[in-house]
Amino acid sequence: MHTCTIRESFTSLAIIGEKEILCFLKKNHNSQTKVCYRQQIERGEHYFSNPCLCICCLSQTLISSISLIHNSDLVVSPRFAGKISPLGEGSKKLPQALIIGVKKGGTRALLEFLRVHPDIRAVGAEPHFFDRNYDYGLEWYRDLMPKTLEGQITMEKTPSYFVTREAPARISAMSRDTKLIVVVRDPVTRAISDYTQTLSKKPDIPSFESLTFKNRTTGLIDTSWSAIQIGIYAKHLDNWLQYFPMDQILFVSGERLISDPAGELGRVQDFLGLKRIITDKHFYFNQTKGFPCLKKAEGSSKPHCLGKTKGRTHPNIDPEVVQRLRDFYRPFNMKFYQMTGRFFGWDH
Ligand SMILES: Nc1ncnc2c1ncn2[C@@H]1O[C@H](COP(=O)(O)OS(=O)(=O)O)[C@@H](OP(=O)(O)O)[C@H]1O
Repeated sequence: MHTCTIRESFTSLAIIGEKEILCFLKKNHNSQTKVCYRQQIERGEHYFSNPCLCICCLSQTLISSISLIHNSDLVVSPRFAGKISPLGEGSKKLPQALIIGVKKGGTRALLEFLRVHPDIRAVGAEPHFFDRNYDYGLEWYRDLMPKTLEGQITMEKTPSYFVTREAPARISAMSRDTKLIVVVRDPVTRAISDYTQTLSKKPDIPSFESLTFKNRTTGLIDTSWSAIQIGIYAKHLDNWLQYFPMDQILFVSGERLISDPAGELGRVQDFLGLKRIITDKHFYFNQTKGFPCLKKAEGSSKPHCLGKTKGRTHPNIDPEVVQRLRDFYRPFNMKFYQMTGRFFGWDH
């Protein structure tokens, strides 16, 4: 943390990729000197509540891409995005492939693993363009992208796209050829993972068990609770199939991404039309973390595991409630296996 001078008044939050420096500008600031928060963050993760952007901290050499806004009272400043001229060769292109979901499916792991591939360039943070930031327009969106050379694929991941009604039409309007990737995970564990994340930010929320039911006595599940709603994959997929053919959507198993990352990455590379460069040689299983990690992260020679927010310990949930949820999801899962032609094995 250090002090510096703000030259302009912005109400925004920006994540700078690659070197992973996050700076904010204080809303309604009235002094010329502000504190600048500099922090190493996990790629794309940004749990900051103190809005103070310090533009003078942004050394040009550290800037490669700017993305994102999460906090509802903060908005991306298009003025800011336009001011940054990223270094490097090539030109910024709209993404040709997107990881559209699902929340807590393993989307960060997939993107971090894919970034190892020399023909993939990806935005670190989640741009939320096709849900929250669509009004900024495609030029704003393109400006968030890293520069790419001929033959390289531009990507981003925003897991909420999968459950956003408007997203398929909007993505199709950008390009009907966009390749879509969905990391899916057992909807019951996904829901618990989702709840665990909310709990880590708001420890006072009701129990998982009480949020699950509209009425615990009748056993009626509250399908309006987003943690439950997101896992009805067949229903969301229907919406995508109105705009995209099935062969333009790849489903990655969140479970296999953990048990056999190289196998799933092989399928993804094939789907993207890339040479299979990411193989089992790139991974090792980190016993402490309990997950596969990269032997070398992109642009580094050091081993890299995902951060503390990935692979959280889940609270124990009443087994009866878990069973009730399994029963609830079973028909939707069956439909989803049928639609995708892949058996994910969640009900076994
Ligand atoms: N290699 C590796 N390392 C760490 N974590 C891994 C990995 N592969 C998959 N996962 C699982 O990813 C889950 C988080 O999913 P997402 O990254 O999609 O979450 S988010 O929607 O972006 O918040 C996260 O969920 P939780 O275990 O509930 O924290 C992990 O189980």
